[in-house]
Amino acid sequence: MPIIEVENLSKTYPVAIKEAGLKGTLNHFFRRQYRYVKAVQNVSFQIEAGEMVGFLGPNGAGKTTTLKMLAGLIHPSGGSVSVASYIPFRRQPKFLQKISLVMGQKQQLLWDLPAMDSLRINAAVYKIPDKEFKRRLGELTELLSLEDKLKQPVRKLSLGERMKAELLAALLHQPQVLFLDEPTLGLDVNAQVAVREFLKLYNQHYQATILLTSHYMADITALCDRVLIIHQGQLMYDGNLDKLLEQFAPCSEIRVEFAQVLPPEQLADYGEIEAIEGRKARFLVPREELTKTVSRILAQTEVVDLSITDPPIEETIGRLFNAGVVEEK
Ligand SMILES: Nc1ncnc2c1ncn2[C@@H]1O[C@H](COP(=O)(O)OP(=O)(O)OP(=O)(O)O)[C@@H](O)[C@H]1O
Repeated sequence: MPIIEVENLSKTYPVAIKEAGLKGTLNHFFRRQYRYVKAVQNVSFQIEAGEMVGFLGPNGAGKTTTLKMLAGLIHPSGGSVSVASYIPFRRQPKFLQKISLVMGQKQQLLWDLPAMDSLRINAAVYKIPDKEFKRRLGELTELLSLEDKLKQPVRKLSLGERMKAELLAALLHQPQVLFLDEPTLGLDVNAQVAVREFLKLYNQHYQATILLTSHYMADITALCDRVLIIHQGQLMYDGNLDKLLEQFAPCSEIRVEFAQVLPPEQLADYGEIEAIEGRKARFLVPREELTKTVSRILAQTEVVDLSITDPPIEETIGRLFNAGVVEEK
């Protein structure tokens, strides 16, 4: 049975319209008018226990709103949602024991106090016995390489250390389901890798279910086989990331540095030319012809250097948005 079940989930936010000036202010008080933002529209998906799923979409697509509904922070306008067999917006204590929501741009640790103090508060809130608290703390501190960092005020930690301490605080009660909204936001490359590695270990170690949003595609490719893609509140894709790339990135790019300048007519024979700069050229070649084309180039020309790259995933996803609704269930 899936641990997360979402069916026709929708959220519409009413936004009060306020015009400028005194008349606008008076109208705002006495005849308030609203416009309605359809942030999430009829979204349905299921996630099995232990899965790690990427949740992608451009700014304002509805990712955070969906996560907030899954975590029970906001009430859906329509549809149904169940997480670990609980209805999230009822916020039952047993449900709260099973989940955690971490938002990269918000923090729960108290700024002027050492993280350890906030961790003790969390332990009390979640009624974790002292011995168990120490055991979990030791385990997570080691996994996150946070030794020596928990006793200094949070404001003195680097951004990466703070994010790791936030994760520790969010995981102390050993949630089965983790909702992560941009957990690597603003971190440098090393810290991003550290957080990613930790999430992978945590998922394997505790069989936790993780739904993760990130604008860094490297997070998604490193962690998630499956992605959900949302655009303008609607689910456009639910399936394997590799299949998505095959479908929407049918070409790979070959970059070649030849020993001498070759005529464009000869180069055009190898693929769609993207650019020619002296002895260097870039071509787009359909994936299924890649091996054949590379062999031909190597057999027919003298090559100094050759490399093959896939187009950036962001570009591929942009193509998906232009193509319209695609589903792979
Ligand atoms: N409290 C709110 N009141 C009114 N509108 C809101 C509210 N929260 C979000 N919205 C609107 O709902 C839509 C979806 O927002 P949401 O924050 O869920 O998107 P997102 O995919 O998380 O975006 P981002 O990647 O920028 O964080 C946006 O149009 C946003 O302006």
